[in-house]
Amino acid sequence: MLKTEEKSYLNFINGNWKASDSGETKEVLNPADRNDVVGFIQRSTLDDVNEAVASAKAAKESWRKLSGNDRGNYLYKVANILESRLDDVAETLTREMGKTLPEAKGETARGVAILRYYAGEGLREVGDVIPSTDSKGIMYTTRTPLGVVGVITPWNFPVAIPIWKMAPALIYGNTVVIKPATEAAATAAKVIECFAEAGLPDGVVNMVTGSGSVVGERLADHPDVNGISFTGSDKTGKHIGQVALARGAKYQLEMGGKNPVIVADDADLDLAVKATISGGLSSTGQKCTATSRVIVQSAVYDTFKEKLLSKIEELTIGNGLEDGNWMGPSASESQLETVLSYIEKGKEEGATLLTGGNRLTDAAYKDGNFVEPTVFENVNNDMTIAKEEIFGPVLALIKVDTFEEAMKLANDTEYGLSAAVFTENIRKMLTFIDDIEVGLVRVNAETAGVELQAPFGGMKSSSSHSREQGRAAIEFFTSIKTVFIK
Ligand SMILES: NC(=O)C1=CN([C@@H]2O[C@H](COP(=O)(O)OP(=O)(O)OC[C@H]3O[C@@H](n4cnc5c(N)ncnc54)[C@H](OP(=O)(O)O)[C@@H]3O)[C@@H](O)[C@H]2O)C=CC1
Ligand SMILES: O=C(O)CCC(=O)C(=O)O
Repeated sequence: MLKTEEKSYLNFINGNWKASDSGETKEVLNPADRNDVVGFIQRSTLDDVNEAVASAKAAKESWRKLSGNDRGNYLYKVANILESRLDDVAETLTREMGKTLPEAKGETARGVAILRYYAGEGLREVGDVIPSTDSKGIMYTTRTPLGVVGVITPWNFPVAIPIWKMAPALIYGNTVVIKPATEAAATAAKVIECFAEAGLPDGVVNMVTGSGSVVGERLADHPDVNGISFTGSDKTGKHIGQVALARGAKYQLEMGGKNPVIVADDADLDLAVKATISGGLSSTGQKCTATSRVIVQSAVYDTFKEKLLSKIEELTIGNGLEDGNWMGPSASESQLETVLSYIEKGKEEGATLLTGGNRLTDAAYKDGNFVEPTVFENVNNDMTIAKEEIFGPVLALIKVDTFEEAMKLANDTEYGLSAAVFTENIRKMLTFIDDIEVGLVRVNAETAGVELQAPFGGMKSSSSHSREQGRAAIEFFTSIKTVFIK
């Protein structure tokens, strides 16, 4: 088995690696094997955050004044360093939060690609020339960075999400303080090591680890943090939004999903099954874009169900570092408990359990947070498992007679992140594209898996209605200045 070394990870403040003022660390355990200590991270204090923000504030003017090309060159260097360490970063990722090594390598490669995309952004246009009503006037827009940006990230994509927030923040001229999720802070620290070694000026990138309620909260309410970009739960996101709003800071929230797949009566069922499994169960269902509701027309329901269950039988579960395992553990004991409690709720509320539903406890699994891939049927939209984000490998099958009914149920949710339809019928595709209330509309493709050059974000309670990634990121990380010259 591959094994990365156990180590203590420090905070990164003003160009230096340093221990927290608290003198305390937190042990990070492998969710596939609790006897395996991945490392130790700092339990930081308010003073650590204040110091990091002060260093980001001190660095912001000179960073802003660099050309986009110069900032881009730093990002190219970070990308090259991360690429050269891809295996080590990916192994740490798998060991720390459990996703399989191929998934972790894919995510790290995606991080490299995101860095290169935003490095190139340093040479792209930033504004528009707008005709003035004054024939002697010149009017145009330009953009200015927010200043210091606080980045608060979750554990499910500990390489890609920090990078897809930090890279645009930096290229558009902001300085950054990141607080990664405790469950994945060692991986995040390895990413920050790449920024450190690329030689960015001191204070431009800072990382402080520790609990959300101390470090994250201070970042959200610190008067010198000009913008906050967050991904995580609905509850924490809305709280951070309110804290930022109360002091007039800009904020961007990416939160949960309850993403539906519609399988129409003319769908390619093999494709729909493959995409439902990949979208719903890969990464152990721990994606905000994961498929969780599978709405199937009655004409193809039985065939679809049979094919789905037979493919799920073939899935291999185990330590993601070992070859051949398709699905790893839940990322933490508490996440596993959450998933199991939703499964119990499903049973109590009258859904029929078709497969799975249990924690795995045999020898190979007993020291990890493993749960079986789980499928329910006879689910209706009033049940908790059809309403709340589970963040585990749990699918809810919902049978409907008509496509219209499927559309109605798909939209009957407080979330609006991603949705997929499987159909060969152009009219159904167009109805879906037009009427589905989500930010990511997928036709004959799984709900998860976004492309870095395209806007990413949701409607309703899934986001604060802004978009991340692609060129859309410029909208959050800059303010427009409208210039008139005469
Ligand atoms: N949309 C998505 O991609 C994600 C959704 N989730 C959903 O959230 C559920 C719970 O997961 P959880 O990890 O607790 O998610 P959280 O939203 O609590 O955590 C996300 C980030 O926010 C931080 N945080 C927590 N509380 C605060 C606070 N008061 N102020 C500022 N920052 C804070 C966390 O820190 P720390 O945890 O280190 O203390 C972490 O860095 C999951 O079951 C899933 O449903 C979770 C992760 C990602
Ligand atoms: O589906 C993806 O690739 C991205 C998912 C994501 O952003 C998330 O789970 O937070």
